[in-house]
Amino acid sequence: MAKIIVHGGKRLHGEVTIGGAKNSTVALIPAAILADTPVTFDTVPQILDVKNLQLILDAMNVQSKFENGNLAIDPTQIVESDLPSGAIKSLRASYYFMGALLGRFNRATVTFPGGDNLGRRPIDQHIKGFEALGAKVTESNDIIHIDATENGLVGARIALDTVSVGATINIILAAVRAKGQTIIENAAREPEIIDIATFLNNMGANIRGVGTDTIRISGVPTLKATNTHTVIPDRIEAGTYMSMAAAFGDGVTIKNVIPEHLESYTSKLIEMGVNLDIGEDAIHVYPSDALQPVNIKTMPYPGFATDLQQPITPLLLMAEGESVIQDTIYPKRVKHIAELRRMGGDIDSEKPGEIRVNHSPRLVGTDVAAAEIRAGAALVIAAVMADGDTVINDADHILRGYDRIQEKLAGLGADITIEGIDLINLMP
Ligand SMILES: CC(=O)N[C@H]1[C@@H](OP(=O)(O)OP(=O)(O)OC[C@H]2O[C@@H](n3ccc(=O)[nH]c3=O)[C@H](O)[C@@H]2O)O[C@H](CO)[C@@H](O)[C@@H]1O
Ligand SMILES: C=C(OP(=O)(O)O)C(=O)O
Repeated sequence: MAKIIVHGGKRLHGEVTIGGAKNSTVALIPAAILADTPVTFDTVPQILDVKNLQLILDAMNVQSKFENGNLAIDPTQIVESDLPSGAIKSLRASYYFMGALLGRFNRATVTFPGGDNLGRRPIDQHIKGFEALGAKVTESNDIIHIDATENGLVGARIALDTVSVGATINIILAAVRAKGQTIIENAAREPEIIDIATFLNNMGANIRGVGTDTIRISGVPTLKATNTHTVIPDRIEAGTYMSMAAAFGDGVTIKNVIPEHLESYTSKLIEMGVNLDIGEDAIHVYPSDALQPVNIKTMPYPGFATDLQQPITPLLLMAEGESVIQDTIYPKRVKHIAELRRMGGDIDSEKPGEIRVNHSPRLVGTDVAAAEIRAGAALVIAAVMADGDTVINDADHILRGYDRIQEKLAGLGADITIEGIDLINLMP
C-alpha cells in the first residue's frame, strides 16, 4: 500500500486544473466494449481505477493504450473469458461489466464488485433491471451469472426502488443494444450518467431523457465511434480542492470545472461565508476568515453529494460553531472521523448517520490511515492544514480516484510526497 507524507502548514495558492471525472471514466471504459469500432477518450484521469479496468479489458483481449490523458480502446477482437477477480474487487465500477457484457454477448459472469467500504452496498436494483430485460440471474460463491442467451434482451419498463447511479448506468448499458424500448423510472440524474449517454448516443445509440428521472432507450443493432469523447470534469475532485482552498488557501483558482455540477456544494460554501468568483469554467476561491457553521444533508444529484461529505469536514472544522452532517445515502460513511480526531479535530458521530463537527482551529500531523477514497481526501486536506508531518497510510484508496494528486498539490505550494508506488505507471 502507498503512503502519502505531508509536511503541513504551507498555505495554498495558484491554480489547479481538474481532471476527467472518475465516476464517468469508470463507466465509459466498460461501455467501450459495446462498440463495434475502436474508441478513444481524452482528459482521462491518471488513477488506479483506470489501471485496474485496463487489466480487466486485457483479460478479454481488448487492447488499450493510455498516454497523456488519452485512452484508446479496441474492443473489435473481444472474447468472453474469466475476468481477473483481484482487479474486479479493487473497484466498485467493475459491476458495469455486467451490463456491458450482457449488452455485447447476452450473458455475463462477473465477481461481486469491490470499491469503497461505505457500509452495505447492495446491487439488487441492477439485478432487478437485468431480470426485467429477460436475463436469468444466479449467484454462487460471490460470482454473479447473468444469462439472456435463450431469448435475447428485450426492452422493458423498469421502476427503480432506490435512486441508484450504478443501476441506472448498468441498465442503460444492457438495454442500449436490446430489442425494443426500455424505460427507466426513478432514474438517477448525476452528470456522469449524461456523459455515458452522450458517448453512447454519439456512437448511434438512442437514449433520451438522461438528466431527468425518466430515461427512454430504444435499442440499436450497432454502435460505432466516429470521434474522441472528452470526459466531463470531476466535480468531486473540484469540490475537494475547493474545500482545501477555502480552509487553507491564499487565493486558489480551480480550472476545468462545470460550475452547474457543483451548485449544491458551492451554495453551502457561500452560506459558510467563503468568497467565490464563479466563472464559466473556473472557480476562484478567495482566502476566508470568519466562517459560519452549516447543516448538510447528502442527497442524490442535484443534492449535496455524499462523495463530498468527507472532503468538506476539514473546512467545517474551521467554522466557528457546530455543523451537523446527515449522510442519507451512506449513513456509515464515517471512516474519516476517528482519524481526524487523532489530528485534533473535534468531530464525532454518536448517532448513526449524523456527524457533528466543531470548531478546531489547530490540527496536528500524526500517523493516520485512509480507509477509503473520500475519507482519505479529508485526511489529505487536514494534513495540508496541520502543524508538522502527517503520514497517510493505505493511500492506494486515495490514488484510486485522485488524478496526479502529488503534482497538483505541489503546484499549489503544498509539501507532499508519495511512497510505495511508481506514480508514472501506478505500479507498487
Ligand atoms: C463508481 C461510482 O459511480 N460510484 C458512485 C456511485 O456508487 P453506486 O452506484 O454504487 O451508488 P448508488 O447510487 O447505486 O447508491 C445509492 C444508494 O442506493 C443504494 N442501492 C444502490 C443500488 C442497489 O441496487 N440497491 C441499493 O439499495 C445504496 O446502498 C445507496 O444507499 O454513486 C454513489 C452515490 O452517489 C457514490 O458515492 C459513488 O462514488
Ligand atoms: C465511493 C466512491 O467510489 P466507488 O463507488 O468507486 O467505491 C467515491 O468515488 O467516492
